[in-house]
Order: sequence, then C-alpha cells, then structure tokens
Amino acid sequence: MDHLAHVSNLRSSQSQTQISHLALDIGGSLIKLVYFCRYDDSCRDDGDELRSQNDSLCSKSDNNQPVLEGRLHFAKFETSKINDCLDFLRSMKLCLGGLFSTVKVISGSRYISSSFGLFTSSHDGTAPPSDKIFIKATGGGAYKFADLFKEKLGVSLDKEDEMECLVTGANFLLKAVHQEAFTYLDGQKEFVQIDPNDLYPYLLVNIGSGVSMIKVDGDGKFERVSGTSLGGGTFWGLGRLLTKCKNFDELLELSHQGNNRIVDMLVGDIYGGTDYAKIGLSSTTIASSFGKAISDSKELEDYQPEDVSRSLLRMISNNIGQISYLNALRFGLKRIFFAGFFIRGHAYTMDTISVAVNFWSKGEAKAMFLRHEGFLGALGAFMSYEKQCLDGLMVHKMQQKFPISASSAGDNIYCSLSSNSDENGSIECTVYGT
Ligand SMILES: Nc1ncnc2c1ncn2[C@@H]1O[C@H](COP(=O)(O)OP(=O)(O)O)[C@@H](O)[C@H]1O
Ligand SMILES: CC(C)(COP(=O)(O)O)[C@@H](O)C(=O)NCCC(=O)O
Repeated sequence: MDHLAHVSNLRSSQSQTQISHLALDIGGSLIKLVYFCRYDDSCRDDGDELRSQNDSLCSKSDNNQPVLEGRLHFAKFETSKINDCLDFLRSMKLCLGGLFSTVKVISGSRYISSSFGLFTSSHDGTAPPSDKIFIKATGGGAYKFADLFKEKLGVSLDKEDEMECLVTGANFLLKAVHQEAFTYLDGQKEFVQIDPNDLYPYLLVNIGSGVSMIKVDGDGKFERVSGTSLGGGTFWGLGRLLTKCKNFDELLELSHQGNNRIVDMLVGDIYGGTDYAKIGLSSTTIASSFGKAISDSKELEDYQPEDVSRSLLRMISNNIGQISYLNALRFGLKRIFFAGFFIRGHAYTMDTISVAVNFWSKGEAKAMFLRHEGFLGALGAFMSYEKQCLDGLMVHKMQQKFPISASSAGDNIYCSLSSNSDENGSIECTVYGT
C-alpha cells in the first residue's frame, strides 16, 4: 500500500484509531515507518484529555498491567521524496489531532509522554521537562536529516544504531510473529516454524542500498561480519540508467518478461554448447554476467530492456547469495535470513538467492526470507522505546493477539500476524505497560 492510500486509510479510520508510538528508519533509498495504532473510539488533542483518554483506553490485564490493543502499521517513502514523508507525518497531526503537540503523561516523579512514541524527557527519564519532542530513528538519515525534522516538524530524532536495530527487529519478528519466515524455491513458498529457543546462531543479510551481513548469536549479541556495496542501490541505479525505467517496481516488473541469456555469457557459449562437467558447471550456468555485451557488436539500444533488467537482477542476487553463503560457511551457520527492500517479495529475486545458496552450499545451508523484510530497522527502533525505562504506557510487552502455541512463550515480547492481517502486513497486538 502506498503512503497516499495510507493517509486516506488513516483518515477514514481515525475514529477507531489512536497512534501511540512511531519509529523511523531513514535509509539510503527508502524511509520506513512503524507505528502503533490503538483501537479507540475518540480522538482528543490536549494533554489533559489525553491523560484521561489513556485512562479510558487502558483496560487491565489479569496481573493488573495496563493493556492497549491495536495494530502495528508499516509505511515507506522514497528518501529522495522526504517531503512526502514529512507531509504524511504532518497530516497525521491534522487528522488525529495533537500529534506533535507535547502530550504529557506524568508518572511518579518522571515526566514522559508516550503518545505517538514521542516523549519529552531527558534520557534517564528523571529530569524536568524540556520542550523537546523525540522520535526514535535509525539509519543514516537519522543523522543526515535531523535538522530537517527539527525545522519542519519541530521534533528531534533520537538516534539508534542501525545494526542493532536490524538485529532487534529480526529477533522480534522471528520469535514473536507467526508465519514470518519462509523459504522460496522453484516457485514454492513454505513457511518455516521457528523455535524461539533454537533460533541462534544465524546470519542476517540485509539487502538495502548496500548489503550488511550480520552474525546473530542472541538478543543484542551480534557482529557485522561482512558487507558488499553491490546491493539494491546498484540494481536500481544501474537498471535505471540502462533501461530508462522510471521506478523500481517497473524495473522489477520488466525483469519478469526478460531472458538473461541474451545478455549473459553462459558456460555453453564458451564451451560450444556443452557442460563443463568436470568442475560441475552445466552449459546453462552463467559464466559471465553481461558477458555477451562484449562480444556482440550491439549497442545498448539493440538490447531489450527486459533482458537487461533480468540479467542485472540475477547478477546482483547471485552475488549476494554467494557472498552470504561464504560468510555462513566461515562461521558454520546453517540458516541465512535475507531481508531489506531489495527483495520486495519478488519471486525471481528470492528464487535466484535460494538457488545460489543451495548451489554453493551443496544443499547444506538454507535461504529464508521475511514477510516484513524491509522493516527490521524501523521495528528495532520502535522496540528501543522499551529501553527508555519509562514508567507508564511503554512497549514493555507485546502480547500476541492470536496465540500460536504455548511453546512460543518464554520471552517478554509477543506478537502475531492476525489471521486477518491486511495487505500491508500490519500486525495485531496488545501492548502491556508496566
Ligand atoms: N519504491 C522503491 N524505490 C526505490 N527502491 C526500492 C523501492 N522498492 C524497493 N526498492 C529497493 O530497495 C532498496 C532499499 O532497501 P532498504 O532496505 O529500504 O534500504 P535502505 O535502508 O538503504 O533504504 C533500493 O535500493 C531498491 O533496490
Ligand atoms: C552503509 C550501510 C550500512 C547503510 O545501510 P543501507 O542504507 O544501505 O541499508 C550499507 O549500505 C552497507 O552495509 N553497505 C556495504 C558497505 C560494505 O561493506 O562494503
């Protein structure tokens, strides 16, 4: 769902929802937003009313914790169109009322606001109010655009480390969200049942503009072991230049119809149509990506853009699959989770990555993908409100709305895709306060 649809959706549902937390991941290509909308039947906009509203919103759980019920929502914008994102945030203020006003929740001697994930507080939560309003943010843009957010919206970005957020987001999704991870091979998508007690270690490969490979050993226990600059930005950047496509989805769509063999040099092209069986290469294996473009006396306009797009997609996906496998091998990791918006749930991309991992590992390692592939960083930033140690309505505990199984208990954050999750992958959940 695009952001405009989101805006109208939000407007139409404003009588049912109240946004209480928001976090951002501002990457090299895309800005990702995660926000929690609680179910509500009223929207008011001043602090006192919000306080009473909070009171009315919170029912109590069995152990007397305040409970908020609602959904986690996801949205994204191109970083180059950051003004659209700022307008979106501003429009939320308009339709929901008081979003950027300083909403205060006072708890004991601490002064906080948990509305919309904005809080006014010093970081230890003890100082008297400054008039600062913070939003949790990660990614390079949290640094690059800090002044812009301040200037245009009057909010400060509370920066969280990008790698840490990716890992927190991945762990959260893998442990708490039902049917999050899946394999994709030969057109078959299969959900993988993850045992939260047997998750580590794994390799997380985040394919954004560039690619980061992170060995994850536990909650907050990780090491970025490798990376490559040949990532999603490379595919989109080169693809735009070579095909004149106007947007990423168009380039991806084009690749559906293409034939990479027109552009790539295959083993068979070199070996006169035969396999090079002695070293395990079939005649159809790509020997050299874009290799045919050197031997032909053709110019760019003589190639079909769909063939170029397909070849480019295979080149980038294969390369990432291979480097990922080599890093998994380096650390003896059997499970590789691929995330980042380059994947875009695209069948051919996932298939290529899976085949590469399968081919290089001789079937030993498994490529897996995530439904919320592009939102790991933003989710991690969202979860970091928890670290703020604020009393009151914080995201201390998210309880799955539709329990999966008792065996998935044992950690303090649960959540699940509701059976009626919308096409945008929003997650129905319950947030417990302390
Ligand atoms: N609408 C889009 N516009 C631009 N790039 C997109 C889009 N959808 C998917 N992508 C791909 O996703 C990549 C960005 O992925 P993302 O995980 O958001 O990384 P980053 O944090 O670097 O922005 C782009 O480089 C591109 O390959
Ligand atoms: C610098 C980055 C962490 C930024 O993250 P991104 O916006 O690409 O998601 C990433 O682009 C990256 O890991 N690049 C590869 C750099 C390298 O290891 O060669």
